[in-house]
Amino acid sequence: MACAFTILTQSVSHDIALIDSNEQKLQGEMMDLQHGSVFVKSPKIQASTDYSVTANSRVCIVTAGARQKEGETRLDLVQRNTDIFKSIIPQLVKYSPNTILIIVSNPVDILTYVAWKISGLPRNRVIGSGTNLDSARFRFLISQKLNVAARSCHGWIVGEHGDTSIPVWSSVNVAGVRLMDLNPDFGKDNDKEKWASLHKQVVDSAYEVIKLKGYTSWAIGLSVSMIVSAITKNLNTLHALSTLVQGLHGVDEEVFLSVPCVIGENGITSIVKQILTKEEQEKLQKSAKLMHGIQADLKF
Ligand SMILES: NC(=O)C1=CN([C@@H]2O[C@H](COP(=O)(O)OP(=O)(O)OC[C@H]3O[C@@H](n4cnc5c(N)ncnc54)[C@H](O)[C@@H]3O)[C@@H](O)[C@H]2O)C=CC1
Ligand SMILES: CC(=O)C(=O)O
Repeated sequence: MACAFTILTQSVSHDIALIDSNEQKLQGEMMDLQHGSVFVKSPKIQASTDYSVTANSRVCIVTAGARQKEGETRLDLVQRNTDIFKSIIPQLVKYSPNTILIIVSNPVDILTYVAWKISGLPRNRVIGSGTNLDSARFRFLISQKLNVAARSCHGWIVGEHGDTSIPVWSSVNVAGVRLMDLNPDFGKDNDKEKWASLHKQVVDSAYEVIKLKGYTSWAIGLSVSMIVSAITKNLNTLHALSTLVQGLHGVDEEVFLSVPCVIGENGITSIVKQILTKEEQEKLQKSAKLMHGIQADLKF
């Protein structure tokens, strides 16, 4: 609902269709959104448990499924949500064969792989929301430390959306000034300025918000709306998105992880190969092995 609300209020699309297996909740959410129609530009808001309502969608956003309870990791959800994807993905593709799928449900990297396999769509049209959110959280935390707006603080988190995500310390800059050039210990354990704790806070973010309010919503809604806008407006902007990374940075496995991707009307059209340190590459390869091991046990 946070994705839908943001997409409507930011005028990214005025035509949305909601699907859920819980018919009562779905009707309630649809009516609540429709009642706000005079405050947004001529929206068309439909909802149904029947997937025909989604026919010819340019983008399908998948957020269905179980969410973490306090103390659960994203990876704990994998088989439950894979089972749900087995019924959802074929229906979406049946009614919108030219669509671009954006996967948000967790664990997002593995479920993007599952959606890619089940859908039969080309890799450029199956995209995980990935670490676009982690990177946004990182930039917010940098902004708090420097007292500079988050949009003017640049930095990338790549890899798994989750516990093994990787901050690319060399990419952190303000106005092109790399913080690493000012502080040789930047991001390291012995750093007196303790920048590494920001990455720990990013990893802990979802756990903390879930502990406080039960789920996370607004930031992922904003993140997804930006991704959709890049597609519908053919922006060719760069975002940290989950995509097939086999062959990149020494990753051998057929897995999805986040790297900087150029995204427009055809989905992901290219990947920017960052200059990663040996240690960062090894962390990415380790995440890939973790994803691959879990995928091997999945039934779908
Ligand atoms: N990638 C990311 O950054 C984020 C991912 N998430 C993930 O998104 C997922 C949803 O989270 P919430 O919206 O908080 O959960 P929620 O419980 O509010 O919503 C999930 C919805 O999925 C529906 N659903 C379940 N099975 C279905 C099926 N077979 N067909 C259609 N609908 C079905 C449920 O009825 C429910 O309305 C979780 O896996 C969560 O971990 C949430 C926030 C951020
Ligand atoms: C729930 C989740 O994946 C997040 O907010 O990061």
